Amino acid sequence: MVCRALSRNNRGPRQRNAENLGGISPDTTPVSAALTLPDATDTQGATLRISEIFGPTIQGEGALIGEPTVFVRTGGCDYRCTWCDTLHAVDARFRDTWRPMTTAAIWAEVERLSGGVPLTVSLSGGNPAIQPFGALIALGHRHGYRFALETQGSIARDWFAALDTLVLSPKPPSSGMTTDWAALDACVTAAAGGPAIVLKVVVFDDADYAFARAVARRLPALPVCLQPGNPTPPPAEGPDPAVDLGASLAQMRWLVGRVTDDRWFSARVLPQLHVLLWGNLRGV
Ligand SMILES: C[S@@+](CC[C@H](N)C(=O)[O-])C[C@H]1O[C@@H](n2cnc3c(N)ncnc32)[C@H](O)[C@@H]1O
Ligand SMILES: Nc1nc2[nH]cc(C(=O)O)c2c(=O)[nH]1
Ligand code: SF4
Ligand SMILES: [Mg+2]
Repeated sequence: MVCRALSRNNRGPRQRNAENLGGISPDTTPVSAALTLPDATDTQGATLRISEIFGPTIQGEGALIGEPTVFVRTGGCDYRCTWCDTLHAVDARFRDTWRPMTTAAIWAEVERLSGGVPLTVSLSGGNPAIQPFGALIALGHRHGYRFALETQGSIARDWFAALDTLVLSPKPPSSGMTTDWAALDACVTAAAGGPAIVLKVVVFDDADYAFARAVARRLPALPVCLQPGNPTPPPAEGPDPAVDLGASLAQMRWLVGRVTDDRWFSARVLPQLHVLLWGNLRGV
């Protein structure tokens, strides 16, 4: 399902698309400087802005669906998707719930939750690419843990190359966001020769579907997962498990029809399994 498609010697310039970090200073090495810095050692003393750490649960989305996983969710995002299901880690109104944590403290919590048994750690957010994760990845690897990162592909980091899986989830028109294709390419380049790179595109409508096809044409070596949009994401204010599952499943049936009608047989259509199991509940 996942592929290690691109070679390390394909490196090029990195770009940032982080003009709006939602009032959050990136407190990390800028990408241009990171080109020359071994992040895993340079960020040992850094703190990361963490919204929540939870698990073990199963990965509910994309290429690693079903895999036991601990989630580390960062606070802050340079995007504001209209349908974001994780606003408590995006909206600056919830900043006071985000804690600065050292790499050592995050690692201690991951070890505690997993009982010291190695598993996949999913770095999500918000946009986890804002935070300096190189040291955590290096530390976890020494203990046999694997790391996946979920990002919209707007900010590239040199530590992407140390990941095991990079999930790039560029945002379709319904999100209200505009994809910076150079930044997305920079993410692929940053990860080249390292992790498996997979695409995960949320689809709500025909325009989103056309966008997903365009992304796949642009990055033909990468496996594509299509994810039906959840039309009833939780409100920003609190964890609300109420979800219109009927609407989500109808969305998925429509998407399966679209893919099969088109004979897009290399794409995989997957639900948000955790939403099917627990609705919009947080921390699962
Ligand atoms: C909350 S985001 C965090 C990581 C990163 N900011 C990103 O968007 O890739 C994790 C995943 O949830 C997806 N997602 C967010 N809201 C959704 C919704 N209402 N329906 C389906 N997927 C959604 C995103 O597209 C992304 O693939
Ligand atoms: N079980 C589960 N799977 C997920 N896959 C992506 C998630 C996310 O919010 O990034 C997520 C999440 O929050 N829970
Ligand atoms: S990029 Fe991800 S976390 Fe940020 S607003 Fe969009 S879905 Fe939410
Ligand atoms: Mg989620």
